[in-house]
Amino acid sequence: MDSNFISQMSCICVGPKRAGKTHLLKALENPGSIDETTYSMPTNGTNIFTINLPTKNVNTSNTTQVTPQTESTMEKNGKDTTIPRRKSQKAPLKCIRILEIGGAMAPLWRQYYENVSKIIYVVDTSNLCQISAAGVLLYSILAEPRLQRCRVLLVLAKMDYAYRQMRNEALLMLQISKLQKEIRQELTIVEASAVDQTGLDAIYAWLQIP
Ligand SMILES: Nc1nc2c(ncn2[C@@H]2O[C@H](COP(=O)(O)OP(=O)(O)OP(=O)(O)O)[C@@H](O)[C@H]2O)c(=O)[nH]1
Repeated sequence: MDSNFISQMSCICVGPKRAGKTHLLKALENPGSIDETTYSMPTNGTNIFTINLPTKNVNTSNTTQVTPQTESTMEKNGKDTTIPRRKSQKAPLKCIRILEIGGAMAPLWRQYYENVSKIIYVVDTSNLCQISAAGVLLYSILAEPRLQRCRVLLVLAKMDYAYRQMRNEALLMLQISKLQKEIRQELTIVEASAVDQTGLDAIYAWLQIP
């Protein structure tokens, strides 16, 4: 096993159909690759994403700066936006592989729960019809005995949309306070957008937690 890989597929990404999983993981894999015109085909199966995690720079003022560690990223205008490694960065590049399981596969998600330590659950905050059902689906995942020791990241996705639900409204519709009283897992909530890259740093930081 490559020692630079934090884990081999112990992290899965699930969520309802068209919630924004593929878009989000593509954005994490290759920041800047997603904009308003990008389209992702529905995943009728699984996708594997290899995400390079940022290296942490701890400066003398005791603050932690997270720098996206990308391969050479070419913007549409052809300009190279690679962020150069700073000389002070000595930590080796860490990667994590994430298994995305399509929303259409929901009845089969449980087949992938073995040896999972982290779950990313993506909810579309712009889809009023789906959001309450997404809460019920999340509860059914977290009740799964094999997932009791998992860390869970709830991603409130598509936050760039003007007509999205705001964080508190979305959490209310998902019944998160009720859910948190009943579950054992540690739940982290992040607002994100694959398009304007909101929340990506917070997700990188969560992925780095052992
Ligand atoms: N504006 C905006 N649109 C998004 C964002 N994420 C996803 N979308 C749109 O939503 C569509 C569906 O996103 P996907 O990432 O394919 O959704 P998914 O959860 O992988 O869907 P399944 O494959 O059905 O499980 C995309 O084609 C985009 O049009 C986002 O952050 N902002």
